[in-house]
Amino acid sequence: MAEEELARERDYVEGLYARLDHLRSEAEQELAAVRRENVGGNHQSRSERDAFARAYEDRIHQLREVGERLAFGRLELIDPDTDGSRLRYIGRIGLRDEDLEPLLLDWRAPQARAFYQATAATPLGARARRHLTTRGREVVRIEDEVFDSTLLDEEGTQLQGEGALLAALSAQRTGQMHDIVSTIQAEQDRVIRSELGGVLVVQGGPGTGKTAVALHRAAYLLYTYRERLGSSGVLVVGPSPAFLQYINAVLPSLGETGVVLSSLGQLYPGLEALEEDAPAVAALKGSAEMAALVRRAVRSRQRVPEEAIALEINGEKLLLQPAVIADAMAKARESGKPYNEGRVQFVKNVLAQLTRQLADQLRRRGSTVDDSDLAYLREDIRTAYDVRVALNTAWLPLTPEKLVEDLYARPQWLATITGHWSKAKRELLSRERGSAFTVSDVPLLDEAAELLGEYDPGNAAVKRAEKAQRKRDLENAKNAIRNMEVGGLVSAESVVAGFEESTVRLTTAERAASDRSWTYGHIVVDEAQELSPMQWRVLLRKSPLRSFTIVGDVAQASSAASSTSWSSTLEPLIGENWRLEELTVNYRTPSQIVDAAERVAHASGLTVTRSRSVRTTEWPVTARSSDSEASLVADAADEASAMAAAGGTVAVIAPVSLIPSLTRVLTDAFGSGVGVGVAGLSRRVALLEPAEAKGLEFDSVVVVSPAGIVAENTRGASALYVAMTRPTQRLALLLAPGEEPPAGL
Ligand SMILES: Nc1ncnc2c1ncn2[C@@H]1O[C@H](COP(=O)(O)OP(=O)(O)OP(=O)(O)O)[C@@H](O)[C@H]1O
Repeated sequence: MAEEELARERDYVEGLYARLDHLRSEAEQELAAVRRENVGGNHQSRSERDAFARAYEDRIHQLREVGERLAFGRLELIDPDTDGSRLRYIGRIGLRDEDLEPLLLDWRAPQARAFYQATAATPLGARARRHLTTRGREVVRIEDEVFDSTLLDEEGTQLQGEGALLAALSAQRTGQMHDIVSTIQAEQDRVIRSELGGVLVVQGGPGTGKTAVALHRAAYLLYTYRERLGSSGVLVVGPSPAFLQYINAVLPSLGETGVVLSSLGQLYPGLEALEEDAPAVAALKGSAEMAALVRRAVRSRQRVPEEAIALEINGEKLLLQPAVIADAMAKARESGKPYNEGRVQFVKNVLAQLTRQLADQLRRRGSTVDDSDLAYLREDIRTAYDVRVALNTAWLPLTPEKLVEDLYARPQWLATITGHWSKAKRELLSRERGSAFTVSDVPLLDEAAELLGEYDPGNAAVKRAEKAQRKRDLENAKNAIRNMEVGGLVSAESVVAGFEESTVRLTTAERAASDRSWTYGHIVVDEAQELSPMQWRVLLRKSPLRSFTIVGDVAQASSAASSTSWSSTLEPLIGENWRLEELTVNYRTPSQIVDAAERVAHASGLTVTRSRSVRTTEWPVTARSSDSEASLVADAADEASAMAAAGGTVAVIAPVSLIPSLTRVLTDAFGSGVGVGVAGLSRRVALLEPAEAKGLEFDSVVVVSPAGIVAENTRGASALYVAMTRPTQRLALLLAPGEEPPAGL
């Protein structure tokens, strides 16, 4: 019977692949036909043809990419009319036969929901669920669950497709995260399919799939709200470049390439900040009071002189009175425009006043000055050296970089705008001119850019006009698509990309990533507990509609600027307008390691979100001491070698102070097989500081000197908790000479 069923599924899946191959060759032929068409017609029809060609290319690419695991599930649905059964297959993409009957449902389609969420208690119209495990194109295993209420499990919770899930969880890691479409669990699916609007916070302990869920949610939202999000884009923010490298294959493997991935250091276009400030400096720069400081800094760059300024214009002498400047400033500010754009108005106001003054002066001396002369006078005044100096002294055009750099490098000016700040506090900001901007400078630059506006206000107008034109083009393209009845094959964005004359055709994602003022349709924030109030302000500006998925674990917060509770973080920013979902099952870490990590966390007073681990492995958590400082690093290398020999990826997580000596010893042992920091993700052995390990996972982990990690980090207990919860199989602790094992172990 089981063999017959297996054979039946093999046939079905073979049929699906045949259909996939057929569709691909059909798309290839269409593409060839479009390319063959004579290049004629007007610019727009040529562009449309280009856009279709690109759409076919994308479709071919998508059909080729599907490759493995095209189909992974089957639902047996109760037919309400006959009480018989209907079968629905679930896969990575949707496929229909020639008569447009569904052969395979996209995992994100509404009808696929029961595959992930049905239980014996709430079968959602399903009689049974089947998981298909495939190798290449062949089904090698099937696993059935029947929704029979007499078989309800006692806790009311159960794992779906346990065999397939455990196989996925025990597989060796590669340094890159994979998609989990075939084994998404019910509590995760609820989060993934939660509605688009509003702020959704997903809290869960380490390994509960927060990152996986956040990325699948991005793919789900793009599928379900394709039209809305296609033109505004989705932004995924992660803590570091290493983390982005770890997750960057997931969305493309789900067929989604239109998402902007950004680390916190990359949120200001044109800057790739990698350096971190010292914890106290980062905490100050991240605090909400910096927003007010930047505002005061900008304001203080508008200065009314105390005395009248003597000007010489083509030999004529004029006095520029402080009151004229003050009045021109007040009128310019009334417009509410950003600083640099307001300056244009200010200059106009002053020039108008000086022109009147000069004309009166000339008339008093008997010259006739009529209206046609005024324009010449104004031009003389505008280009006069004295006038330019006076205008710049009163209101200098500023870039965000110059403003922020001045804050750090001009202590006397800083003192004038920081009021009650102590000298020690001001000194935290002090830095030499020309130093590289850090990750915590990014929100200050963005804040400054928001207040300053475009440095070249003429450019701002051009950009606004371009944006308006693009919006009109998108509307036209949508209408064209509707008229031509090719919806689903080609997107309005790709048609619009075809309209553009420029040789560089940017996708929505590329456009969004290079435009600081871009507002996204949805923002996903991972490891969100790490964000400072200033970083939140940047993200809120990028989503005026407040459509967010925020995932994280407050117990893993590591920096002084990060949050310890969601309500204290979010309430000052968005009030109570957010909803919370919790994930409770740990899919990464075996139970003996979870228990050890939670005991150590509790013993140090850290409140952690308890999670239930789905598996155990045979390796106990070990802790051994080294005899001397020198042998500590050598022992770490031995431990890493033993783990690497057992197969899979290995991470050595150590206090920052030990990284140089460990680098030497590990390089001797593994040569190019070891990588420090981000580089380690693609090697057999990665050597990481605790902060770099955030969000990552490895088959085996060696934690060197837990006490050193606690001592060196601002939130030491959290840093150790993060380090101990990275492994999927084995954990070893190495203690420095004289170091006690962590309390609670
Ligand atoms: N339903 C699932 N099926 C298969 N694998 C899963 C599932 N859920 C999570 N995983 C796997 O569990 C591991 C941990 O997931 P993830 O990194 O998303 O957890 P996290 O909650 O973000 O952890 P942390 O807080 O430590 O960053 C990953 O390897 C992920 O692929």
